[in-house]
Amino acid sequence: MKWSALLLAGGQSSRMGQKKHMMQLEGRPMIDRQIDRFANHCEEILVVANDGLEISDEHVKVMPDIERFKGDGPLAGLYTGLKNSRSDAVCLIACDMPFASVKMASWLSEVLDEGYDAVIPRLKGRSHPLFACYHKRILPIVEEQLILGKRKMQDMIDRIAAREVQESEAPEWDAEKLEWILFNMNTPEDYETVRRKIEEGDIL
Ligand SMILES: Nc1nc2c(ncn2[C@@H]2O[C@H](COP(=O)(O)OP(=O)(O)OP(=O)(O)O)[C@@H](O)[C@H]2O)c(=O)[nH]1
Repeated sequence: MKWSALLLAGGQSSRMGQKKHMMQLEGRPMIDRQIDRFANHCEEILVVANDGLEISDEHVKVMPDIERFKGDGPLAGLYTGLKNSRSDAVCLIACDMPFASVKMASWLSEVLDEGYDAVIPRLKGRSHPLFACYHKRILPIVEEQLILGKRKMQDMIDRIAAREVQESEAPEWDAEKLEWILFNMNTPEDYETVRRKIEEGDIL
């Protein structure tokens, strides 16, 4: 199934103390690095950010959360992206997941093609809805949840035909690699961990 990459770059970054998507990794802002990783591997790239971010690349669409749900968390970003996507499926990618893998996104989209509303990786008993594929048909449910003030991703996921993929199903990644792929950066310590890992050589 054709899919769009939907990069989430809203939020407060309060634990980091600075905008995560603008922090430098490999000599450029994280958001640019994410765009480079996914460019040419998907239908289009959508970035949902609320800080006036501008990206001068005609293949990248940057937009703020839809006004009505502005700042309502990742679910608002998913809503905005799904509404603006030209594909039937999006792969949601939090901008603070520096090792989010294109290959894994493609694999998730293939599983989605089996007829699910969403495909969400699960590792060591924890779901990772911020690196997961979603079908556009869930839009009315996402909207309803936001209207009800139910901002938790999991509450929305409980209402759709979501398929959780277990680590044992992942075709080419062992648990250690998956941990890196699903690693998200929240604090300055996490940032240092990521920088060290990149210096050692990309894991993927
Ligand atoms: N579009 C959009 N993205 C969001 C919003 N809130 C969080 N995100 C994104 O969702 C991902 C996970 O965010 P969190 O780490 O939970 O929240 P955060 O605001 O970035 O950081 P904290 O303030 O430290 O919790 C990140 O990629 C954020 O950029 C929002 O209201 N709108």
